[in-house]
Amino acid sequence: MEKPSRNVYLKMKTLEEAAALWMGADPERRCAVETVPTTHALHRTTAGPVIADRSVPHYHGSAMDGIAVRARDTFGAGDTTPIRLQVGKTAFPVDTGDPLPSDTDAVIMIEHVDQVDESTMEIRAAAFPWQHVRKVGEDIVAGELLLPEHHRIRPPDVGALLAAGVLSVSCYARPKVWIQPTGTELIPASRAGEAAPGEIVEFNGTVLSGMVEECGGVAELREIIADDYAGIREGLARAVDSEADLVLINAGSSAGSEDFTAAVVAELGEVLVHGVTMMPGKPTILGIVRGKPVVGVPGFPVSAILAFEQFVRPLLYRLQGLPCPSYDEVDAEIARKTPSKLGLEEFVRVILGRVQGKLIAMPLQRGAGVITSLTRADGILRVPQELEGLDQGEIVRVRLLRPKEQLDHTMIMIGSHDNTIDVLANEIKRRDGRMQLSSGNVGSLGGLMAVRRAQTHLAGSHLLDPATGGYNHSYVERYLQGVPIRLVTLAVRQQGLLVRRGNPAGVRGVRDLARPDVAFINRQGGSGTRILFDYCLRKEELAPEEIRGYDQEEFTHMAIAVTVLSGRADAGMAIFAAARALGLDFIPVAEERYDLVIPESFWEDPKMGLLMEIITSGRFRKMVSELGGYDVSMSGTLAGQWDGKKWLSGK
Ligand SMILES: Nc1nc2c(c(=O)[nH]1)N[C@H]1C(S)=C(S)[C@@H](COP(=O)(O)OP(=O)(O)OC[C@H]3O[C@@H](n4cnc5c(N)ncnc54)[C@H](O)[C@@H]3O)O[C@H]1N2
Ligand code: MOO
Repeated sequence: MEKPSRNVYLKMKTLEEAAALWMGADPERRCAVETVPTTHALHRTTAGPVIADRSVPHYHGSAMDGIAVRARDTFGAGDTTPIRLQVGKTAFPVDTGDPLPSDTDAVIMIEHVDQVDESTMEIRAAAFPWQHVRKVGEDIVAGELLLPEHHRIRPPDVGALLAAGVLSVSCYARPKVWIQPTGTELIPASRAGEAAPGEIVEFNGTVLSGMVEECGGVAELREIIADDYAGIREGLARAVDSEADLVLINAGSSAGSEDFTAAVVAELGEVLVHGVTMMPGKPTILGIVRGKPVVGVPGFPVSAILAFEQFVRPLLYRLQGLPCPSYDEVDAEIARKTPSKLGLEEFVRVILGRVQGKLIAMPLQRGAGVITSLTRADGILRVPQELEGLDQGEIVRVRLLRPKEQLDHTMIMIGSHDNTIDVLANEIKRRDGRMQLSSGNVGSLGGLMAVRRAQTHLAGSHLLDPATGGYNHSYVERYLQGVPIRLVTLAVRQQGLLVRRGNPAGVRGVRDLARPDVAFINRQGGSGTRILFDYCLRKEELAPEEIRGYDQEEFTHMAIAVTVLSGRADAGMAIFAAARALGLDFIPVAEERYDLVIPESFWEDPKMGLLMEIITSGRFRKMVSELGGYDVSMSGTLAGQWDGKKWLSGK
């Protein structure tokens, strides 16, 4: 077959259709059966019924320390009619587990026996037949069913098998999964530290291997193959001819000029599905090649993981004869309007927490390449394909990515992101392993709105009032009428001018930006940094027109740093961390106060107590100082207490 040109997935299937085709292709598909020593059978699945070889116990044994007797020799014993027994004739000392001497049928506990002399025992109660005796077969009778077919073996099961003399078990082999990363741009994870521009570290393979192991399979992660039709075809042929039960080809699944997976599967076998109306995960390929299931897993990491969960996980369980375990779910209120594409079922990663009795789901970044949208998420919700999105406040079903108990120990903090939040999150976890700070970046104003709607435990805000030069107070007055809160300063952070190392343009401050030989790069209108910069200009009595590049905008601190590093601008305003990340020089020009906005209702919560303990600790201050670009002398101080109408303190 000719090297195909671009391939287009013409007939997308819904998740249900795709799953039905995929799982319906061979409902009886199982791994090979192998004999496993019982001592190594934990978590394996039985391939047939397991029958006891021996009875347990296989002899009558004492269940107590005491004396073995014939019950009938003890009949009539009572408080006023004690009976004496002779050691070696009518009484035989036994310990728990000892076989009963022949012709005895009961045991009397040592506590209920009086030793009269060396050879005489006295009892004051009769023993009934088989009292304190573990009889033959009491637990297991030889020939009985110990474990049914398709049973996943747990630790007590291993105990029962060994006790019953079953030394090996017929189990399904663990599914072997061949994982084939493809992509000319990929470099092996072992070289992760050296990736040059255009090179991507291969990590999906390791992620997928971990997921295979979690489902009871054995992953074989292969070396990267370049985007080359013949190479991928050869790789797939080797994979399906190997012992693998299932083949995953990562990337090359979509419509790019070098996306060959679907064409190769079609040439060597049959494509059941190419394109599923899910997002991320849309270009997923499901096929059968030489009798083996093959999945073309999309290249973007979140797409790869979701495609695995939908199609690989159920098959791995089936191969072991097991039902696919369902995920835990909860109902939560979605904190933000969440638009979604009609015709695609979207998987939105969210953080979750209980705020004033309601479970709140706050959507995180949605890009399929954003792996941290999964590492930071507490759950995933699905926007059905027939909807154009979800409205803020709707109740939605969310699949949990953490244990349910965690929800009560999660603090939600949304608003403007700042690096000190990372320090805070780390300290919280260190101090109390059950606790967690889940943070979402929606900007300062977004944080205030979430406080107003009782959708967050606290918010982080650094809103400058250009009229006064003060921080946050006037915004609280404007947006939090009727909502009592406290403002606690987390840190004061420096904003400054980023210039190339050595400051070749000789910029010493905002004044110098008016020099005709200096090119500036600005932040977008509405951003906190832009408001601050305009404020600085006014203080210097400079007009925007005097700044060359004032109308050139970037959207993040890092984008400003990149623009300066590349030489497209000589200076831009951003935080110190952005300068440090790219090795730029930093000229401090202004300080902004970053406050926590804490609803009064949360102030008395023990979680808040822990938070305050951390913020006021020397350790926290030291760690934040070491980040560079922060002043921590105000950390933990009350910047204001607002009762919903007026300031009780702090203004
Ligand atoms: N014109 C169109 N382009 C794309 C479409 C489309 O419909 N039309 N779909 C997009 C969607 S949705 C997805 S998802 C991706 C799927 O891409 P591929 O499966 O073809 O994968 P690549 O393009 O080769 O890689 C995507 C991305 O992922 C990185 N990658 C790949 N393998 C790995 C790995 N093993 N470890 C880490 N990262 C990996 C790769 O470098 C790329 O950055 O296509 C869209 N395009
Ligand atoms: O469907 Mo793709 O998998 O969104 O990124």
